[in-house]
Amino acid sequence: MDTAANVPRWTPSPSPTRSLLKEPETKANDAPSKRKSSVDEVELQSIISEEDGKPAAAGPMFPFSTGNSTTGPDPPPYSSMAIDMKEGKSYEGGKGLTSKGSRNGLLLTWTDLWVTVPGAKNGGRPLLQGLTGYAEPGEILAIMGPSGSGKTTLLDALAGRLSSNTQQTGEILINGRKETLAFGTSAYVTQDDILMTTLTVREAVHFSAQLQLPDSMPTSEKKERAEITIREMGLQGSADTRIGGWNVKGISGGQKRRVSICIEILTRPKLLFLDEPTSGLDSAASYHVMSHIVKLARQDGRTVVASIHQPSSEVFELFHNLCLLSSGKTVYFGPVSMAEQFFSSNGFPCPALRNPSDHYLRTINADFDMDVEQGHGGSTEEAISVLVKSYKSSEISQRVCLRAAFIRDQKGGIPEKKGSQASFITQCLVLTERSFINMYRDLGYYWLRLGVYIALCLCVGTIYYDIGKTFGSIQARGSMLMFVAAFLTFMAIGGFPSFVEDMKIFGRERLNGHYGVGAFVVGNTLSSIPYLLMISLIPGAMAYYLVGLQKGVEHFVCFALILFVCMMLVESLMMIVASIVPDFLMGIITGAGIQGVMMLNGGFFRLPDDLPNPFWKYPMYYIAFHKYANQGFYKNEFQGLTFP
Ligand SMILES: Nc1ncnc2c1ncn2[C@@H]1O[C@H](COP(=O)(O)OP(=O)(O)OP(=O)(O)O)[C@@H](O)[C@H]1O
Repeated sequence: MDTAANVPRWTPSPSPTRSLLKEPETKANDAPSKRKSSVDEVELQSIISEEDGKPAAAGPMFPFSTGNSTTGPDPPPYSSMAIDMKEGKSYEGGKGLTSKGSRNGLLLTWTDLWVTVPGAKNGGRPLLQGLTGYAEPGEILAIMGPSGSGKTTLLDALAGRLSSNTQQTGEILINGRKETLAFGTSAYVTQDDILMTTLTVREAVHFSAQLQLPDSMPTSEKKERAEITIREMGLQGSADTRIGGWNVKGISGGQKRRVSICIEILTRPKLLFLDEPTSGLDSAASYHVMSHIVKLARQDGRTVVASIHQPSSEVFELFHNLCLLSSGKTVYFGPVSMAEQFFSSNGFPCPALRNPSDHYLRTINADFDMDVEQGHGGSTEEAISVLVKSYKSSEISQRVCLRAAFIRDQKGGIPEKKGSQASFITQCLVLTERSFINMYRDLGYYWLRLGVYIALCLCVGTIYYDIGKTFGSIQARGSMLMFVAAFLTFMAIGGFPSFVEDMKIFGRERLNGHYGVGAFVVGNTLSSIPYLLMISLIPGAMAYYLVGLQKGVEHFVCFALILFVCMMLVESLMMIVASIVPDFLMGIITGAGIQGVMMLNGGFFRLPDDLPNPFWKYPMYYIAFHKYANQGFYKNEFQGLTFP
């Protein structure tokens, strides 16, 4: 158990960085492995010099000095664990897993990476401050740090997904090239689980498999891949449970997390970004999920970069490299197994029986800084400053720079799209089916609206009941038709929450390269046709025949068609609004505002000839779709009708 006494005291070493930089002492009784490592390092040095064509860093390469570690025997020397510059890598991380050395992943390097939010004060607010690092095939890089330290920002920067209000400088290279990663080269599991809530786990994964896996793969194989991945993520027990959302309880948060991962690893992406993959999972589930991801990295040679909050010690041991951030600065970047040594040599040894990752995070978390009050001899801010400085001037930082530079020079192939996916036609068909099921199961999409439309049309039908052919019925017919064109289409905003959910899922899947805009538009449009036809026909017929509009099936068909086209148009308009304003309330207000202006210009409230020029007549009258709906309705109703 942790007690106050176990909390590490910060007793600054006389020169924390010196212990990392001093020359190794070659003693006669050094362990053979240590002596061997020195030889390795000399070889390594020459490899770097030869390969890079650049002078090697000053001083010989050497293992970490154990410094004032109190945590047991020396860890293996850095070089013997971590470095084989020529062949790639041979890290010993990843407990019990062996690399097959395959090269299916991408080499990712970033040098002097700064991300800033521009502002008037001091040139803006830096979110990331001069980070350098790399991620290699066959390995997992864990990004850790206190909340708000910049983990997601780093992942976003590496994945090319930074938000537009930030500025980025520095170099990010993929396979040694300046490539943009977005759209299908990599997969990114975001912190939020954006899933289709109406589908079951199995349906969600199967649809995703059909969308992402190439047409050349037989359907049975796609199904098998989906089933295997479901089992790998431990979801077989809940495979037939709906995912669920705010209105319907479905699977748990941890299970949703696993579904998100499941969908993104279906294609075995070359580069996988995971933002908090284990949040919401219990320790056993975390271990199983992470060990499958480690397997994906090591057996298939994929590159994995994961931000992680609170790994258990077993999960922590699965990682290869650790990037520890504090306020956007690197506290440590290097092999997981060397982190303990780094902390220890700087005066922060990990107490016995404490999970090392907890210890690192506790040491650098200044949000709840109680050290001063507890009399620990120094604040967390000071501890962070010592560690950041120590890392910057350390041997390991130089090695990271060298490694990044070496990888940078290894020009690999241009990154291909990850799955090189299903054809456009397949994507359209799958999206149509998926969207149709979603619309069918989501009460808010059309069913609620259908109920409201029926109620409204009953009201219209009874208010204008059996309208007759009096002089007054001319104006009444006009008003009734205008109301149908305006209000029934206006009600499309009722489906806005569902549109926003759709757009979020589309945004995630498009960025991950599952499909493009064209397939989404086709799928969404085709799947909505039956519902919109139903809405136009059932409530439309009730209003039409109760009011007693012009007789003849052709007139009713024309009426229903105009209503259908109007609804399609407004649905599309609301989808555009949902993509621009992805917030329920703001979106509904914006959509209602646009429709209000169009209604006003539809030629009913003010006759077209009386509309003031410019703007209201040209172009607004011609843009307002109500104009065309009203014209169509009026022609259909009044042509051929005689009034006494
Ligand atoms: N686009 C942005 N504009 C302004 N500030 C931002 C932006 N993106 C991130 N930040 C700020 O940068 C800091 C780091 O955010 P980030 O999401 O990267 O932290 P994190 O380490 O992932 O945190 P957590 O573990 O809580 O998810 C936060 O203070 C956040 O408010």
